[in-house]
Amino acid sequence: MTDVRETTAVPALVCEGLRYAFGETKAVDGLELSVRPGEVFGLLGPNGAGKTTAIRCITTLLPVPAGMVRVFGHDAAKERMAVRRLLGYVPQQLSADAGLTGRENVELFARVFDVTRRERAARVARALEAVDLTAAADRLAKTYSGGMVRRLELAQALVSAPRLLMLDEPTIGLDPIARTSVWEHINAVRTATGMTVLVTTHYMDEADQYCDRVALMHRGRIHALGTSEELRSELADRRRAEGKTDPDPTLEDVFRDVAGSGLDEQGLDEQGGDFRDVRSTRRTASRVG
Ligand SMILES: Nc1ncnc2c1ncn2[C@@H]1O[C@H](COP(=O)(O)OP(=O)(O)OP(=O)(O)O)[C@@H](O)[C@H]1O
Repeated sequence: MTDVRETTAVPALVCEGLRYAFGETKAVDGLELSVRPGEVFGLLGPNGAGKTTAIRCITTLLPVPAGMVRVFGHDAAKERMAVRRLLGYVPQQLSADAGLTGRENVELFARVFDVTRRERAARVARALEAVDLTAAADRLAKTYSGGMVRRLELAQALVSAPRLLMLDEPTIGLDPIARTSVWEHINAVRTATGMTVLVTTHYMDEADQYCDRVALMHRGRIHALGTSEELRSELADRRRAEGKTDPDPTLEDVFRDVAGSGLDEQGLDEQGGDFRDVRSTRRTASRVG
Protein backbone atom coordinates (compact mmCIF):
# COMPACT_ATOMS: atom_id res chain seq x y z
CA MET A 1 0.00 0.00 0.00
CA THR A 2 1.31 3.51 -0.79
CA ASP A 3 2.57 5.57 2.08
CA VAL A 4 0.46 8.71 2.30
CA ARG A 5 1.40 9.75 5.81
CA GLU A 6 -0.10 13.05 6.83
CA THR A 7 2.36 15.91 6.94
CA THR A 8 -0.16 18.66 7.37
CA ALA A 9 -1.59 20.13 10.55
CA VAL A 10 -5.03 20.55 8.93
CA PRO A 11 -7.47 18.46 10.99
CA ALA A 12 -8.83 15.37 9.26
CA LEU A 13 -12.32 16.37 10.36
CA VAL A 14 -13.89 19.36 12.05
CA CYS A 15 -17.56 19.68 13.00
CA GLU A 16 -18.68 23.00 14.42
CA GLY A 17 -22.21 23.50 15.68
CA LEU A 18 -23.49 20.72 13.40
CA ARG A 19 -27.25 20.27 13.66
CA TYR A 20 -29.62 17.92 11.89
CA ALA A 21 -33.27 17.34 12.72
CA PHE A 22 -35.83 14.82 11.49
CA GLY A 23 -38.97 16.89 12.02
CA GLU A 24 -39.12 17.57 15.76
CA THR A 25 -36.31 15.10 16.54
CA LYS A 26 -32.99 16.87 17.00
CA ALA A 27 -30.76 13.96 15.93
CA VAL A 28 -27.57 16.07 15.95
CA ASP A 29 -27.77 19.09 18.16
CA GLY A 30 -24.66 21.28 18.06
CA LEU A 31 -21.91 18.72 17.46
CA GLU A 32 -18.36 19.97 18.12
CA LEU A 33 -15.58 17.64 17.03
CA SER A 34 -12.01 17.80 15.77
CA VAL A 35 -10.23 14.65 14.58
CA ARG A 36 -6.46 14.69 14.11
CA PRO A 37 -4.81 13.29 11.00
CA GLY A 38 -3.75 9.68 11.49
CA GLU A 39 -5.69 8.98 14.67
CA VAL A 40 -8.31 6.33 15.33
CA PHE A 41 -11.17 8.30 16.83
CA GLY A 42 -14.11 6.60 18.50
CA LEU A 43 -17.56 8.16 18.51
CA LEU A 44 -19.47 6.40 21.28
CA GLY A 45 -23.04 6.59 22.40
CA PRO A 46 -26.22 4.62 22.92
CA ASN A 47 -28.86 3.97 20.25
CA GLY A 48 -30.34 7.21 19.05
CA ALA A 49 -27.43 9.38 20.23
CA GLY A 50 -27.08 10.78 16.70
CA LYS A 51 -23.88 9.02 15.60
CA THR A 52 -25.17 7.66 12.29
CA THR A 53 -26.85 10.95 11.40
CA ALA A 54 -23.60 12.81 12.11
CA ILE A 55 -21.69 10.34 9.94
CA ARG A 56 -24.19 10.77 7.12
CA CYS A 57 -23.72 14.56 7.26
CA ILE A 58 -19.93 14.14 7.23
CA THR A 59 -20.06 11.74 4.27
CA THR A 60 -22.39 14.19 2.42
CA LEU A 61 -25.18 11.59 2.25
CA LEU A 62 -27.25 14.09 4.24
CA PRO A 63 -26.95 17.86 3.83
CA VAL A 64 -25.46 20.11 6.51
CA PRO A 65 -28.46 22.31 7.35
CA ALA A 66 -26.73 24.20 10.18
CA GLY A 67 -23.16 24.45 11.38
CA MET A 68 -20.04 23.42 9.53
CA VAL A 69 -18.26 20.19 8.54
CA ARG A 70 -14.76 20.21 7.07
CA VAL A 71 -12.82 17.17 5.87
CA PHE A 72 -9.13 17.99 5.48
CA GLY A 73 -10.18 21.61 5.10
CA HIS A 74 -12.93 20.97 2.52
CA ASP A 75 -16.42 22.19 3.35
CA ALA A 76 -18.92 19.28 3.18
CA ALA A 77 -21.74 21.66 2.22
CA LYS A 78 -19.90 23.49 -0.57
CA GLU A 79 -17.31 20.97 -1.81
CA ARG A 80 -19.19 17.70 -1.71
CA MET A 81 -17.23 15.95 -4.45
CA ALA A 82 -13.87 16.93 -2.93
CA VAL A 83 -15.02 15.57 0.42
CA ARG A 84 -16.32 12.34 -1.12
CA ARG A 85 -12.98 11.73 -2.81
CA LEU A 86 -11.23 11.85 0.57
CA LEU A 87 -13.60 9.48 2.31
CA GLY A 88 -14.13 5.76 2.68
CA TYR A 89 -17.37 4.71 4.36
CA VAL A 90 -18.51 1.37 5.73
CA PRO A 91 -22.15 1.79 6.76
CA GLN A 92 -23.97 -0.38 9.31
CA GLN A 93 -26.11 -1.84 6.56
CA LEU A 94 -24.76 -4.57 4.36
CA SER A 95 -22.85 -3.11 1.42
CA ALA A 96 -21.52 -6.35 -0.10
CA ASP A 97 -23.46 -8.26 -2.77
CA ALA A 98 -23.94 -11.93 -1.81
CA GLY A 99 -24.15 -13.02 -5.45
CA LEU A 100 -20.75 -11.61 -6.41
CA THR A 101 -17.32 -12.87 -5.49
CA GLY A 102 -15.19 -10.92 -3.05
CA ARG A 103 -13.07 -9.62 -5.92
CA GLU A 104 -16.12 -8.58 -7.97
CA ASN A 105 -17.52 -6.70 -4.98
CA VAL A 106 -14.33 -4.72 -4.55
CA GLU A 107 -14.07 -4.12 -8.32
CA LEU A 108 -17.55 -2.65 -8.27
CA PHE A 109 -16.47 -0.10 -5.67
CA ALA A 110 -13.28 0.64 -7.64
CA ARG A 111 -15.49 1.54 -10.63
CA VAL A 112 -17.81 3.66 -8.50
CA PHE A 113 -14.81 5.54 -7.15
CA ASP A 114 -13.38 6.05 -10.65
CA VAL A 115 -10.22 4.04 -10.11
CA THR A 116 -8.74 3.97 -13.63
CA ARG A 117 -8.99 0.74 -15.60
CA ARG A 118 -5.17 0.54 -15.73
CA GLU A 119 -4.85 0.68 -11.95
CA ARG A 120 -7.99 -1.23 -11.05
CA ALA A 121 -6.81 -4.86 -10.88
CA ALA A 122 -3.75 -4.00 -8.77
CA ARG A 123 -5.72 -1.75 -6.41
CA VAL A 124 -8.43 -4.39 -5.95
CA ALA A 125 -5.80 -7.06 -5.25
CA ARG A 126 -4.07 -4.77 -2.71
CA ALA A 127 -7.32 -3.98 -0.91
CA LEU A 128 -8.20 -7.70 -0.69
CA GLU A 129 -4.71 -8.50 0.54
CA ALA A 130 -4.90 -5.77 3.20
CA VAL A 131 -7.87 -7.56 4.78
CA ASP A 132 -6.51 -11.09 4.26
CA LEU A 133 -9.06 -12.14 1.67
CA THR A 134 -6.74 -12.98 -1.21
CA ALA A 135 -7.29 -16.74 -0.88
CA ALA A 136 -11.09 -16.31 -0.73
CA ALA A 137 -11.27 -13.53 -3.34
CA ASP A 138 -12.87 -15.66 -6.04
CA ARG A 139 -15.50 -17.26 -3.83
CA LEU A 140 -19.04 -15.90 -3.73
CA ALA A 141 -19.56 -13.52 -0.80
CA LYS A 142 -22.51 -15.62 0.35
CA THR A 143 -20.03 -18.30 1.41
CA TYR A 144 -18.18 -15.87 3.69
CA SER A 145 -18.45 -15.81 7.48
CA GLY A 146 -19.70 -12.62 9.18
CA GLY A 147 -16.14 -11.54 9.94
CA MET A 148 -15.06 -12.09 6.33
CA VAL A 149 -18.03 -10.03 5.08
CA ARG A 150 -17.01 -7.19 7.35
CA ARG A 151 -13.43 -7.40 6.07
CA LEU A 152 -14.74 -7.45 2.50
CA GLU A 153 -16.69 -4.26 3.20
CA LEU A 154 -13.49 -2.80 4.60
CA ALA A 155 -11.69 -3.70 1.35
CA GLN A 156 -14.49 -2.03 -0.64
CA ALA A 157 -13.93 1.18 1.32
CA LEU A 158 -10.13 0.92 1.08
CA VAL A 159 -9.95 0.48 -2.69
CA SER A 160 -10.26 4.24 -3.23
CA ALA A 161 -7.29 4.84 -0.83
CA PRO A 162 -9.30 7.16 1.46
CA ARG A 163 -7.57 9.59 3.80
CA LEU A 164 -10.48 9.42 6.25
CA LEU A 165 -12.15 6.06 6.78
CA MET A 166 -15.57 6.16 8.46
CA LEU A 167 -16.78 2.93 10.03
CA ASP A 168 -20.28 2.72 11.51
CA GLU A 169 -20.34 -0.14 14.06
CA PRO A 170 -17.77 -2.25 12.20
CA THR A 171 -17.78 -5.15 14.64
CA ILE A 172 -21.39 -5.36 15.76
CA GLY A 173 -22.72 -8.92 15.79
CA LEU A 174 -19.29 -10.51 15.32
CA ASP A 175 -17.75 -13.04 17.67
CA PRO A 176 -14.71 -11.91 19.71
CA ILE A 177 -12.17 -13.51 17.35
CA ALA A 178 -13.72 -11.88 14.28
CA ARG A 179 -13.91 -8.53 16.12
CA THR A 180 -10.22 -8.70 16.97
CA SER A 181 -9.40 -9.62 13.39
CA VAL A 182 -11.37 -6.67 11.98
CA TRP A 183 -9.54 -4.30 14.35
CA GLU A 184 -6.14 -5.79 13.55
CA HIS A 185 -6.74 -5.17 9.85
CA ILE A 186 -7.95 -1.62 10.45
CA ASN A 187 -4.84 -0.94 12.51
CA ALA A 188 -2.47 -2.52 10.01
CA VAL A 189 -3.85 -0.37 7.18
CA ARG A 190 -3.73 2.72 9.38
CA THR A 191 -0.08 2.02 10.22
CA ALA A 192 0.81 1.40 6.57
CA THR A 193 -0.97 4.43 5.13
CA GLY A 194 -1.36 7.02 7.89
CA MET A 195 -5.10 7.01 7.18
CA THR A 196 -7.40 8.62 9.75
CA VAL A 197 -10.20 6.44 11.12
CA LEU A 198 -13.50 7.57 12.63
CA VAL A 199 -15.40 4.68 14.12
CA THR A 200 -18.69 4.40 15.97
CA THR A 201 -19.08 1.55 18.40
CA HIS A 202 -21.14 0.38 21.34
CA TYR A 203 -18.28 -1.77 22.56
CA MET A 204 -16.55 0.19 25.27
CA ASP A 205 -13.78 -2.40 25.57
CA GLU A 206 -12.92 -1.97 21.89
CA ALA A 207 -12.90 1.81 22.18
CA ASP A 208 -10.62 1.51 25.20
CA GLN A 209 -8.23 -0.79 23.42
CA TYR A 210 -8.14 0.51 19.85
CA CYS A 211 -9.09 4.20 19.78
CA ASP A 212 -6.50 6.94 20.33
CA ARG A 213 -9.27 9.27 21.54
CA VAL A 214 -12.97 8.90 22.13
CA ALA A 215 -15.95 11.24 22.24
CA LEU A 216 -19.02 10.30 24.25
CA MET A 217 -22.16 11.39 22.40
CA HIS A 218 -25.61 11.61 23.90
CA ARG A 219 -28.73 13.34 22.54
CA GLY A 220 -26.95 14.83 19.57
CA ARG A 221 -23.94 16.37 21.28
CA ILE A 222 -20.57 15.49 22.76
CA HIS A 223 -20.44 15.19 26.54
CA ALA A 224 -16.79 14.22 27.00
CA LEU A 225 -13.75 13.91 24.75
CA GLY A 226 -10.21 12.67 25.34
CA THR A 227 -8.14 9.52 25.57
CA SER A 228 -9.84 6.70 27.41
CA GLU A 229 -7.18 6.96 30.10
CA GLU A 230 -7.75 10.71 30.54
CA LEU A 231 -11.50 10.29 30.84
CA ARG A 232 -11.19 7.41 33.29
CA SER A 233 -8.62 9.13 35.49
CA GLU A 234 -10.65 12.38 35.53
CA LEU A 235 -13.63 10.41 36.81
CA ALA A 236 -11.46 8.65 39.41
CA ASP A 237 -10.25 12.08 40.62
CA ARG A 238 -13.81 13.40 40.84
CA ARG A 239 -14.87 10.33 42.78
CA ARG A 240 -11.95 10.70 45.18
CA ALA A 241 -12.81 14.38 45.70
CA GLU A 242 -16.34 13.27 46.64
CA GLY A 243 -14.85 10.83 49.16
CA LYS A 244 -15.83 7.73 47.13
CA THR A 245 -13.52 4.75 47.11
CA ASP A 246 -14.78 2.88 44.04
CA PRO A 247 -12.33 0.75 42.10
CA ASP A 248 -10.94 2.05 38.81
CA PRO A 249 -13.79 3.42 36.68
CA THR A 250 -14.42 1.98 33.22
CA LEU A 251 -15.25 3.95 30.09
CA GLU A 252 -18.87 2.93 30.58
CA ASP A 253 -18.77 4.46 34.10
CA VAL A 254 -17.45 7.66 32.49
CA PHE A 255 -20.33 7.69 30.07
CA ARG A 256 -22.88 7.22 32.82
CA ASP A 257 -21.24 9.99 34.82
CA VAL A 258 -21.04 12.61 32.06
CA ALA A 259 -24.51 11.95 30.68
CA GLY A 260 -25.90 12.03 34.23
CA SER A 261 -29.52 11.49 35.08
CA GLY A 262 -30.59 11.92 31.46
CA LEU A 263 -29.59 8.31 30.90
CA ASP A 264 -32.16 7.10 33.38
CA GLU A 265 -34.90 9.10 31.71
CA GLN A 266 -34.15 8.38 28.10
CA GLY A 267 -30.85 6.70 27.66
CA LEU A 268 -29.13 3.40 28.23
CA ASP A 269 -31.80 2.00 30.49
CA GLU A 270 -34.55 2.69 28.01
CA GLN A 271 -32.51 1.00 25.32
CA GLY A 272 -32.04 -2.28 27.07
CA GLY A 273 -29.71 -1.89 30.03
CA ASP A 274 -26.26 -0.98 28.88
CA PHE A 275 -23.95 -0.86 25.92
CA ARG A 276 -23.29 -4.58 26.07
CA ASP A 277 -26.98 -5.37 25.66
CA VAL A 278 -27.30 -3.24 22.57
CA ARG A 279 -25.09 -5.49 20.49
CA SER A 280 -27.54 -8.35 20.82
CA THR A 281 -30.22 -6.29 19.12
CA ARG A 282 -28.45 -6.36 15.79
CA ARG A 283 -26.72 -9.19 14.06
CA THR A 284 -24.55 -8.80 11.02
CA ALA A 285 -22.78 -12.14 11.25
CA SER A 286 -25.35 -13.96 9.14
CA ARG A 287 -26.38 -11.12 6.88
CA VAL A 288 -25.07 -12.75 3.74
CA GLY A 289 -26.27 -16.10 2.60
N1 LIG B 1 -34.71 8.65 8.84
C1 LIG B 1 -35.10 9.05 10.06
N2 LIG B 1 -36.32 9.60 10.25
C2 LIG B 1 -36.72 10.03 11.45
N3 LIG B 1 -35.96 9.98 12.57
C3 LIG B 1 -34.73 9.46 12.44
C4 LIG B 1 -34.23 8.96 11.19
N4 LIG B 1 -32.97 8.51 11.39
C5 LIG B 1 -32.69 8.69 12.69
N5 LIG B 1 -33.74 9.26 13.33
C6 LIG B 1 -33.79 9.65 14.75
O1 LIG B 1 -32.68 10.50 15.01
C7 LIG B 1 -32.11 10.19 16.27
C8 LIG B 1 -30.63 9.82 16.07
O2 LIG B 1 -30.55 8.60 15.36
P1 LIG B 1 -29.18 7.98 14.84
O3 LIG B 1 -29.50 6.77 14.03
O4 LIG B 1 -28.37 9.04 14.21
O5 LIG B 1 -28.49 7.56 16.22
P2 LIG B 1 -27.30 6.54 16.48
O6 LIG B 1 -26.52 7.09 17.61
O7 LIG B 1 -26.57 6.28 15.22
O8 LIG B 1 -28.06 5.23 16.94
P3 LIG B 1 -27.73 3.71 16.56
O9 LIG B 1 -26.58 3.33 17.42
O10 LIG B 1 -28.98 2.99 16.91
O11 LIG B 1 -27.43 3.64 15.10
C9 LIG B 1 -32.94 9.07 16.86
O12 LIG B 1 -33.90 9.66 17.72
C10 LIG B 1 -33.60 8.45 15.67
O13 LIG B 1 -34.84 7.87 16.01
